[in-house]
Amino acid sequence: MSEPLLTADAHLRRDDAARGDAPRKVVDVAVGVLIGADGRFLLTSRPEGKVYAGYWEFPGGKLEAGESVEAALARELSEELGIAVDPAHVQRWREQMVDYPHALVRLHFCRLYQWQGELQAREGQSWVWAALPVTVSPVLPGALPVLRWLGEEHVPPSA
Ligand SMILES: Nc1nc2c([nH]c(=O)n2[C@@H]2O[C@H](COP(=O)(O)OP(=O)(O)OP(=O)(O)O)[C@@H](O)[C@H]2O)c(=O)[nH]1
Repeated sequence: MSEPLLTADAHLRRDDAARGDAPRKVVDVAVGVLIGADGRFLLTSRPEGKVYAGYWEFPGGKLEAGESVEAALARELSEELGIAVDPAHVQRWREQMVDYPHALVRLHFCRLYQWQGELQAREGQSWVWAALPVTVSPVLPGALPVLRWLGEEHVPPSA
Protein backbone atom coordinates (compact mmCIF):
# COMPACT_ATOMS: atom_id res chain seq x y z
CA MET A 1 0.00 0.00 0.00
CA SER A 2 1.37 3.46 -0.94
CA GLU A 3 0.92 6.26 1.57
CA PRO A 4 0.71 10.01 0.79
CA LEU A 5 4.00 11.97 0.60
CA LEU A 6 5.37 13.04 3.98
CA THR A 7 7.41 16.24 4.13
CA ALA A 8 9.96 16.29 6.96
CA ASP A 9 11.67 19.34 8.45
CA ALA A 10 10.39 21.65 5.73
CA HIS A 11 11.88 24.65 7.55
CA LEU A 12 15.36 23.32 6.68
CA ARG A 13 14.56 23.06 2.99
CA ARG A 14 16.47 24.76 0.22
CA ASP A 15 13.96 25.91 -2.31
CA ASP A 16 15.13 23.79 -5.25
CA ALA A 17 12.25 24.77 -7.50
CA ALA A 18 12.93 28.48 -7.01
CA ARG A 19 16.64 27.88 -7.68
CA GLY A 20 15.81 26.08 -10.92
CA ASP A 21 17.45 22.83 -9.79
CA ALA A 22 16.56 19.54 -11.50
CA PRO A 23 13.87 17.38 -9.84
CA ARG A 24 15.33 15.26 -7.07
CA LYS A 25 16.18 11.63 -7.56
CA VAL A 26 14.19 9.16 -5.50
CA VAL A 27 16.31 6.96 -3.21
CA ASP A 28 14.77 3.56 -2.51
CA VAL A 29 15.24 2.23 1.01
CA ALA A 30 14.36 -1.21 2.39
CA VAL A 31 13.21 -1.08 6.01
CA GLY A 32 12.44 -3.97 8.35
CA VAL A 33 9.79 -4.05 11.05
CA LEU A 34 11.05 -7.03 13.02
CA ILE A 35 8.33 -8.41 15.26
CA GLY A 36 9.23 -10.75 18.09
CA ALA A 37 7.21 -13.63 19.52
CA ASP A 38 5.82 -11.31 22.24
CA GLY A 39 4.65 -8.74 19.66
CA ARG A 40 7.37 -6.20 20.44
CA PHE A 41 9.13 -4.57 17.50
CA LEU A 42 12.76 -3.61 17.03
CA LEU A 43 13.91 0.00 16.97
CA THR A 44 17.55 0.95 16.40
CA SER A 45 19.37 4.24 16.83
CA ARG A 46 21.07 5.87 13.86
CA PRO A 47 24.85 5.67 14.26
CA GLU A 48 27.17 8.65 14.60
CA GLY A 49 28.21 10.10 11.27
CA LYS A 50 24.85 9.55 9.52
CA VAL A 51 22.20 12.22 9.02
CA TYR A 52 19.82 12.27 11.98
CA ALA A 53 22.43 10.47 14.13
CA GLY A 54 20.90 9.32 17.42
CA TYR A 55 17.33 9.26 16.08
CA TRP A 56 15.39 6.00 16.48
CA GLU A 57 14.29 4.18 13.36
CA PHE A 58 13.56 0.75 11.97
CA PRO A 59 16.69 -1.01 10.68
CA GLY A 60 17.43 -1.02 6.96
CA GLY A 61 19.16 0.97 4.26
CA LYS A 62 19.40 1.97 0.64
CA LEU A 63 18.99 -0.47 -2.21
CA GLU A 64 22.08 -1.09 -4.29
CA ALA A 65 21.84 -1.06 -8.08
CA GLY A 66 19.74 -3.95 -9.36
CA GLU A 67 18.89 -5.18 -5.86
CA SER A 68 15.39 -6.19 -4.77
CA VAL A 69 13.84 -4.80 -1.60
CA GLU A 70 13.98 -8.27 -0.03
CA ALA A 71 17.64 -8.81 -0.88
CA ALA A 72 18.61 -5.31 0.25
CA LEU A 73 16.87 -5.80 3.58
CA ALA A 74 18.58 -9.16 4.14
CA ARG A 75 21.96 -7.58 3.33
CA GLU A 76 21.40 -4.52 5.56
CA LEU A 77 20.21 -6.61 8.51
CA SER A 78 23.28 -8.81 8.17
CA GLU A 79 25.62 -5.80 7.94
CA GLU A 80 24.01 -3.76 10.73
CA LEU A 81 22.76 -6.41 13.14
CA GLY A 82 24.53 -9.64 12.21
CA ILE A 83 21.31 -11.59 11.69
CA ALA A 84 20.53 -13.87 8.76
CA VAL A 85 17.26 -13.32 6.94
CA ASP A 86 15.79 -15.46 4.19
CA PRO A 87 14.44 -12.96 1.60
CA ALA A 88 11.44 -15.30 1.21
CA HIS A 89 10.43 -14.42 4.79
CA VAL A 90 10.37 -10.68 4.07
CA GLN A 91 6.73 -9.52 3.92
CA ARG A 92 6.20 -6.26 2.01
CA TRP A 93 3.89 -4.03 4.01
CA ARG A 94 3.61 -0.34 3.03
CA GLU A 95 5.47 2.27 0.98
CA GLN A 96 6.06 5.78 2.23
CA MET A 97 7.75 8.62 0.34
CA VAL A 98 9.47 11.14 2.59
CA ASP A 99 10.77 14.45 1.32
CA TYR A 100 13.73 15.37 3.56
CA PRO A 101 15.96 18.39 3.05
CA HIS A 102 18.84 15.93 2.40
CA ALA A 103 17.03 13.41 0.18
CA LEU A 104 13.75 12.26 -1.30
CA VAL A 105 13.31 8.67 -0.13
CA ARG A 106 10.87 5.91 -0.93
CA LEU A 107 10.69 3.68 2.13
CA HIS A 108 9.67 0.09 1.50
CA PHE A 109 8.51 -1.09 4.91
CA CYS A 110 8.49 -4.85 5.33
CA ARG A 111 7.42 -7.03 8.22
CA LEU A 112 9.61 -9.82 9.37
CA TYR A 113 8.84 -12.52 11.91
CA GLN A 114 11.74 -14.93 11.27
CA TRP A 115 15.49 -14.50 11.29
CA GLN A 116 18.49 -16.38 12.58
CA GLY A 117 21.25 -15.38 14.95
CA GLU A 118 21.63 -13.09 17.94
CA LEU A 119 21.47 -9.32 17.46
CA GLN A 120 24.84 -7.56 17.36
CA ALA A 121 25.31 -3.79 17.16
CA ARG A 122 27.77 -3.90 14.28
CA GLU A 123 27.65 -0.15 13.66
CA GLY A 124 27.77 0.95 17.30
CA GLN A 125 24.03 1.58 17.36
CA SER A 126 21.65 0.90 20.23
CA TRP A 127 18.49 -1.18 19.94
CA VAL A 128 15.33 -1.68 21.91
CA TRP A 129 12.40 -4.09 21.66
CA ALA A 130 9.55 -1.62 21.86
CA ALA A 131 5.82 -1.62 22.40
CA LEU A 132 3.28 1.16 21.91
CA PRO A 133 3.51 3.86 23.06
CA VAL A 134 7.25 3.95 22.48
CA THR A 135 9.36 5.45 25.23
CA VAL A 136 12.49 6.25 23.20
CA SER A 137 13.00 9.56 21.44
CA PRO A 138 13.56 11.26 19.13
CA VAL A 139 12.01 9.04 16.48
CA LEU A 140 13.01 9.69 12.85
CA PRO A 141 10.20 11.50 10.98
CA GLY A 142 10.16 8.71 8.39
CA ALA A 143 9.64 6.07 11.09
CA LEU A 144 6.70 7.81 12.80
CA PRO A 145 4.02 6.60 10.35
CA VAL A 146 4.93 3.01 11.18
CA LEU A 147 4.08 3.59 14.82
CA ARG A 148 0.68 4.87 13.72
CA TRP A 149 0.13 1.87 11.42
CA LEU A 150 1.12 -0.53 14.18
CA GLY A 151 -1.42 1.15 16.44
CA GLU A 152 -4.18 1.07 13.81
CA GLU A 153 -3.69 -2.47 12.69
CA HIS A 154 -3.64 -5.61 14.73
CA VAL A 155 -0.20 -7.04 14.11
CA PRO A 156 -0.11 -10.66 15.20
CA PRO A 157 2.85 -11.58 17.42
CA SER A 158 3.70 -14.44 15.08
CA ALA A 159 2.74 -15.39 11.54
N1 LIG B 1 16.75 2.57 7.98
C1 LIG B 1 15.78 3.47 7.97
N2 LIG B 1 15.87 4.58 7.20
C2 LIG B 1 14.86 5.44 7.27
C3 LIG B 1 13.72 5.22 8.09
N3 LIG B 1 12.88 6.28 7.96
C4 LIG B 1 13.47 7.13 7.09
O1 LIG B 1 13.00 8.20 6.71
N4 LIG B 1 14.67 6.64 6.65
C5 LIG B 1 15.55 7.33 5.71
O2 LIG B 1 16.02 6.44 4.73
C6 LIG B 1 17.36 6.73 4.40
C7 LIG B 1 18.18 5.49 4.75
O3 LIG B 1 19.49 5.79 4.64
P1 LIG B 1 20.65 5.13 5.55
O4 LIG B 1 21.66 6.17 5.68
O5 LIG B 1 20.10 4.54 6.80
O6 LIG B 1 21.01 3.95 4.59
P2 LIG B 1 22.38 3.21 4.35
O7 LIG B 1 22.76 2.51 5.62
O8 LIG B 1 22.20 2.41 3.09
O9 LIG B 1 23.31 4.47 4.10
P3 LIG B 1 24.81 4.73 3.81
O10 LIG B 1 25.33 3.46 3.19
O11 LIG B 1 24.75 5.91 2.85
O12 LIG B 1 25.39 5.09 5.13
C8 LIG B 1 17.77 7.94 5.23
O13 LIG B 1 17.56 9.12 4.46
C9 LIG B 1 16.79 7.89 6.39
O14 LIG B 1 16.56 9.19 6.90
C10 LIG B 1 13.64 4.07 8.90
O15 LIG B 1 12.70 3.82 9.67
N5 LIG B 1 14.71 3.23 8.80
